[in-house]
Amino acid sequence: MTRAVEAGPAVEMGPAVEMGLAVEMGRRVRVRVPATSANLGPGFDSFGLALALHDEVEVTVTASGLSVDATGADEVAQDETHLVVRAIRATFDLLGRPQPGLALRCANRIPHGRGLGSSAAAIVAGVVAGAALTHDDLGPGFESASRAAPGTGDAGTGAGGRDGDAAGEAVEAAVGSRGESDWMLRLAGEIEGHPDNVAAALEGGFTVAWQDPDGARCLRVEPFDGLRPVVFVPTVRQSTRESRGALPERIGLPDAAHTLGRAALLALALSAAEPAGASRRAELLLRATEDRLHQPYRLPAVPGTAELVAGLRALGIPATLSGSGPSVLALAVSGQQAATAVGAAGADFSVAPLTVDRVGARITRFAAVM
Ligand SMILES: Nc1ncnc2c1ncn2[C@@H]1O[C@H](COP(=O)(O)OP(=O)(O)OP(=O)(O)O)[C@@H](O)[C@H]1O
Ligand SMILES: N[C@@H](CCO)C(=O)O
Repeated sequence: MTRAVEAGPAVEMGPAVEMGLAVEMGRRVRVRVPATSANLGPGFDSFGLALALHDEVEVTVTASGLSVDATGADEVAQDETHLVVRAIRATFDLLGRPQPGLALRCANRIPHGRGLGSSAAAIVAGVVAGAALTHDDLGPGFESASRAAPGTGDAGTGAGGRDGDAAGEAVEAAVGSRGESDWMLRLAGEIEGHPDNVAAALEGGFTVAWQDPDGARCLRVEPFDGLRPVVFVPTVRQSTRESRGALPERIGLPDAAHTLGRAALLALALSAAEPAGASRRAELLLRATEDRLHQPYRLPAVPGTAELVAGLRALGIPATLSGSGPSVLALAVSGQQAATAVGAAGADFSVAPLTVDRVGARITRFAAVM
């Protein structure tokens, strides 16, 4: 159930660079990217899970200038420092294209600074949009997905159903399935600074990402069918940069060994290839989500979050800090356990029972000159 490159050895998939060729004015693309929860406890800077909560960005190439029209709760600068714009510009630079004018429309649904991968979603949206605006053919994953007529995908969310999503949306092109050497992952990982969220946002499902000397890589794992992630989002924010500042420079060997074993167990326990039933799965996940690398240093700064993680775990529900926090992620093994988790939260958290996004970033509308 794991997939790196389709078959055989890893193949370097670089971008098709067409130096100096201007992108046509009026070209437009719409991209949809999932929220992600990183780390999942012991998989610090490596594990990521894609969640069915999405940001959407529509990008139109114009003659000059920049306009950003954003809806959503969180305010961001609407100039060239906007993360989606930066990622589009970085993609054009990489592909050797002159910088055009851009008009963006953004529907921001992923809360910012809460540990749900909003920055990764913005970066992936920009890289995918930039790639789509410059190519009619994004490579093997794109070709096969785009040949399927819109709306013909499996709208279910069962294991292996990667052609559609829970909303029954017409997916024109899923961007995942592109292999562990994908240049989009490398570029997005470089902009974000760590590859865990961007890997899951691109590929969907559960991803194990790592850093090679030439950039980020990942392996996608199909999560077990009954997985019901629940996220608990507090009103307080915490920037990833600040939260990383709380971490020690060195970790002792016993803590490293403890976390290593839990991370390996977690990858197996989350996989659809592991046949365990729900109660055994919950037991394994509870042990597997223990970590000694980052949570012990981060949780004291967010006491409400620490209390909720402890309360959920005392109920036998595998709960962790989501990414760098301050949100909490519960990996419920069934709808029933998800309902128990929802009932455990106090008024300080907004609670979202979600499903896994098994598709990853996708192009939902792709038009040539309008
Ligand atoms: N849709 C977006 N458009 C533009 N900028 C964004 C968008 N989403 C996030 N950002 C930028 O990213 C910042 C949040 O990044 P940060 O890494 O601190 O949190 P996060 O990505 O939500 O959480 P985590 O990385 O822990 O999962 C925002 O303050 C904003 O500057
Ligand atoms: N792995 C990163 C995730 C940030 O979302 C961290 O824990 O800082």
